[in-house]
Amino acid sequence: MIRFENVGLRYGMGSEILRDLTFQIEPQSFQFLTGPSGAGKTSLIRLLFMSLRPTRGLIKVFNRDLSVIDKQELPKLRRKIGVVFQDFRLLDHLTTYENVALPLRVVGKDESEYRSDVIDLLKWVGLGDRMHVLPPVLSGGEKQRAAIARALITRPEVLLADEPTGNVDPPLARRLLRLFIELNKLGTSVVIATHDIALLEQVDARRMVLADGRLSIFD
Ligand SMILES: Nc1ncnc2c1ncn2[C@@H]1O[C@H](COP(=O)(O)OP(=O)(O)OP(=O)(O)O)[C@@H](O)[C@H]1O
Repeated sequence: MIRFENVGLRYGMGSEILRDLTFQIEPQSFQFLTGPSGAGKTSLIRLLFMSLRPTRGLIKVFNRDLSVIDKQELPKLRRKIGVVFQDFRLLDHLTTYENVALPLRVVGKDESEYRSDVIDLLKWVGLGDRMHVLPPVLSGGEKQRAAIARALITRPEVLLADEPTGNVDPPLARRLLRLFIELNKLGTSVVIATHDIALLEQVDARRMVLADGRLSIFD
């Protein structure tokens, strides 16, 4: 569903930080993306989310070649992808509930259609009692869970998560990992960028390892 062929990325005039990346994210697959700090995990997540363009190479997302795609079409394609950024990107003037409901609101859904789904998901991620507060008063871990809930509420075909357990304690990290596994069983492809060795050891999943700009894949 996402295909990279000989993709390279450089920022400005610098040297390439990603080189000759060739891989596919298959439907219903589960993979970790790992590698040392600065190896380019976040950059690769941004390429997968189409918020960054490669310097060279081919990227096909849901069978569409990104180099020829009209800019106006990107939001529609992105709606099939849920993303959890490292910096959460919650809107501070909306409550936790409203942040999670936002992707449904922007596509014109009526609150009566989604209210109970949003509440259930918030409870699942342990934010049942934080629904009506604004993000600035949430802890780092709570913000992270709100960002995860927002990424999941649309039941995306692909979930991209950048260090989704970076701000939570180990029991909650295991719970979130179970949530990702459940989601994967329901059909979503999952890509989790992480340094967290303990997390990696809990699932026998494909590992995509970035080092020195190159990607090695261990199935
Ligand atoms: N917008 C940017 N402009 C210039 N250089 C950038 C930009 N974003 C990232 N870089 C550089 O690209 C390299 C890869 O960064 P990236 O954030 O993708 O790595 P990472 O593996 O996610 O790191 P970490 O695990 O520390 O979050 C780094 O050397 C970084 O300084």
